[in-house]
Amino acid sequence: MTDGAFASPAAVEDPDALAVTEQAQGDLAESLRELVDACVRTRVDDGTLMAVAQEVRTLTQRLLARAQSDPLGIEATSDGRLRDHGNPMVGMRNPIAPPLAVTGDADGTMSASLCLGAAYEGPPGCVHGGMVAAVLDQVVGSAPAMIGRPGLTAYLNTSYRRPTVLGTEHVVRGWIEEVDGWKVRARGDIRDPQGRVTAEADALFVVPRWAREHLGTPTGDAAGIDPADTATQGPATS
Ligand SMILES: CCCCCCCC(=O)SCCNC(=O)CCNC(=O)[C@H](O)C(C)(C)COP(=O)(O)OP(=O)(O)OC[C@H]1O[C@@H](n2cnc3c(N)ncnc32)[C@H](O)[C@@H]1OP(=O)(O)O
Repeated sequence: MTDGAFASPAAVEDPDALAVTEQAQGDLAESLRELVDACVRTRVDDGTLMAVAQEVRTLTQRLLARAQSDPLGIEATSDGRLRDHGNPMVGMRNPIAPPLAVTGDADGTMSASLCLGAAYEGPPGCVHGGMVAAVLDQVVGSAPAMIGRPGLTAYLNTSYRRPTVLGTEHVVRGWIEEVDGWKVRARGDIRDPQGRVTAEADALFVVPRWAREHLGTPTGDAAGIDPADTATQGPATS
């Protein structure tokens, strides 16, 4: 099982110290997820709401005492992989990320479990449709990444078959349908505990022209591609 993250081209300087920092970053994000959930569901009195809002602003200032102005992008992590910790679906540092833990099977099928709370409500008791599409985008998109073709979503056609219920464990899957050079068509679905499809997606991921020359030699998990398998071989950069 792997999450398909590419290996970092440069060695991580002090992985042990970085692991401690990551633990603290992850813990902060997790505590904020709990705060967001509490913010949505609380029924405390107005005075308490105002007092807590003031306390939260104070905490925000503490964090901004030292902060970068740019978004996070992709960073090397303590395990020597490249990860996007700010990603709103999988980002360990992002409190609005569920976060999804996407893993790949030997056959290339990517999967993640999904159980969302009140902060993601669309129709009463159900996950917002935009969130459903975003989850599918991420999990289905990780299948091309797994074979060294981390493309951007050119299209994502989502069909909503039945409500995706809040507070219920679902399974999200993504797999490749067809590889055409730098274009990968992939599909995926979300299933409820009874195995019923709640939503499914058909998507195209395209490695942008500007990125192709950097992906000529995939590293990390992507290096597991069989060079003889022409279906997963990118064409010459054009
Ligand atoms: C682990 C990682 C998981 C990641 C999952 C999440 C991914 C995301 O959410 S990405 C964010 C959302 N997507 C975007 O912002 C993408 C915006 N669009 C773009 O950047 C570009 O249009 C992009 C990259 C799709 C293609 O641009 P570019 O690299 O210049 O190539 P371009 O020449 O236009 O197209 C390349 C090929 O794709 C085809 N193509 C492009 N768009 C489409 C489309 N919408 N439908 C069908 N085919 C398309 C073209 O026809 C062309 O085909 P061919 O090579 O056979 O002639």
